[in-house]
Amino acid sequence: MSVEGDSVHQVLQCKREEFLNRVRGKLIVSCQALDDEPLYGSEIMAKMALAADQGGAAGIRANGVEDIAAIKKEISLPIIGLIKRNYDDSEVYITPTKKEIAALIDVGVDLIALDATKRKRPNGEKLEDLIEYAHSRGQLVLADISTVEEGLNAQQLGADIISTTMSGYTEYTKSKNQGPDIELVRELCKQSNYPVIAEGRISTPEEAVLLLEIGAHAVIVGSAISRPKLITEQFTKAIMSK
Ligand SMILES: CC(=O)N[C@H](C=O)[C@@H](O)[C@H](O)[C@H](O)COP(=O)(O)O
Repeated sequence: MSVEGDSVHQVLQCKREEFLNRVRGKLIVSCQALDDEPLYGSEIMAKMALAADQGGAAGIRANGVEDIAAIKKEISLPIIGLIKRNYDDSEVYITPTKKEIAALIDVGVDLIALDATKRKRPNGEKLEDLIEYAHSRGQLVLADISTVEEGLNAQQLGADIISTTMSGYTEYTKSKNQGPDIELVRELCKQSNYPVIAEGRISTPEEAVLLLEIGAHAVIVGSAISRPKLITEQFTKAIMSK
């Protein structure tokens, strides 16, 4: 490694340690609303992040440069940033290409979340190249995976942290769409020496505690906190089926 490469590596290591220390054993809240959701809008997401901050969250996961910029004005928690974008030639939609990575670097986030599943990416881009690109610009990468194999692969390719975000959302894990994927978290913690974040369909405080107890470094909760329409539906469905 060149002297320059060496110092980028050291900076990344420091940033990674700092992030991991801030969120260890804690809750990160995903504050996201897409343009077809009632709470869509960066001002609203900034207030959502403020509420999460006041409630004791240790970090925020957010989508899109407008939301991220607004959230950064409101609070100073570490931010995991992503950009959801659909391309015609791929099913990958979480920070799919270099273009979205560059936009996230420009707005400034602590960690870039990107799809690290084995699915083909848009424009034939490769996961390893995207990780390398982010690193070369001093940026950490959170690998959103759906299986143990993908987690280990992302680790090998140099991703900094792994999150179980995509379990239940890839064709080959679709059957696992009820509640958090506890087995995936358990296996990844056992097989990798990497920090694993538990994410996806965590809907109670008890589930969050359990996932931390089995080894997750932190938990990310989205819908159960920041999507009141879905939360309302759960109540109304339960009441209607009585
Ligand atoms: C699969 C996918 O696109 N997940 C997205 C990732 O950024 C978000 O829509 C989720 O809300 C987030 O992962 C948190 O999960 P949950 O909302 O289940 O607590």
